Amino acid sequence: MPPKERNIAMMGYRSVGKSSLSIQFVEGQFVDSYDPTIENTFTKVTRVNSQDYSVKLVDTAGQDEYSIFPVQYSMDFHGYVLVYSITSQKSFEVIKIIYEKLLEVICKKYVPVVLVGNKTDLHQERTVSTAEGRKLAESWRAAFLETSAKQNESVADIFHHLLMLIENENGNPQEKSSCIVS
Ligand SMILES: Nc1nc2c(ncn2[C@@H]2O[C@H](COP(=O)(O)OP(=O)(O)OP(=O)(O)O)[C@@H](O)[C@H]2O)c(=O)[nH]1
Repeated sequence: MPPKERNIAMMGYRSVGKSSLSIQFVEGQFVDSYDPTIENTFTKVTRVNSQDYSVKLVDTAGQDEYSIFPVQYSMDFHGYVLVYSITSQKSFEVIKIIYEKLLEVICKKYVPVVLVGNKTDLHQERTVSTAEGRKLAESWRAAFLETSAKQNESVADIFHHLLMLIENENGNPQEKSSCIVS
């Protein structure tokens, strides 16, 4: 069977580890330096349940509560990885706002999402509990994972979970929406 093509966007507040998770998944390494992203695209073929997927992973620039949702990420994407850091309450608040804006822009009540609490290796600095993260994901009907890009903890699981959620949606990418009110 040929690989199925899947477009996935990584979104979240600045410095939560979107690039580090992408690089860990695609290249299997952790680079301990901080270089703010404008936009990067990665591709990787991965196999889940005997099916190959060609994943196009778009690592977006960090967003904050004031950012307008970048409209280019609202169409032709099959699913989203929404990342916060377990050491940053601010990043947890921002991810809620990003999710609300995403739903608004795509005009749908449901979109395949994995909510990710990254940086679990920094457990002494934790300010967002696992229960809080799980509760938020449940309210979105999203999958939830806590990860460490640094220690390669549960990183591949993010993408495998998301590919499964997309499969349940029959792999329909988000279509261009006509209900944006400007
Ligand atoms: N300890 C620890 N540090 C991490 C982890 N993931 C990322 N970092 C660090 O956090 C900083 C930001 O990581 P990035 O991957 O650049 O974060 P980003 O979300 O892509 O940042 P923007 O491009 O600004 O949006 C870097 O110094 C990383 O090394 C992790 O799991 N554990």
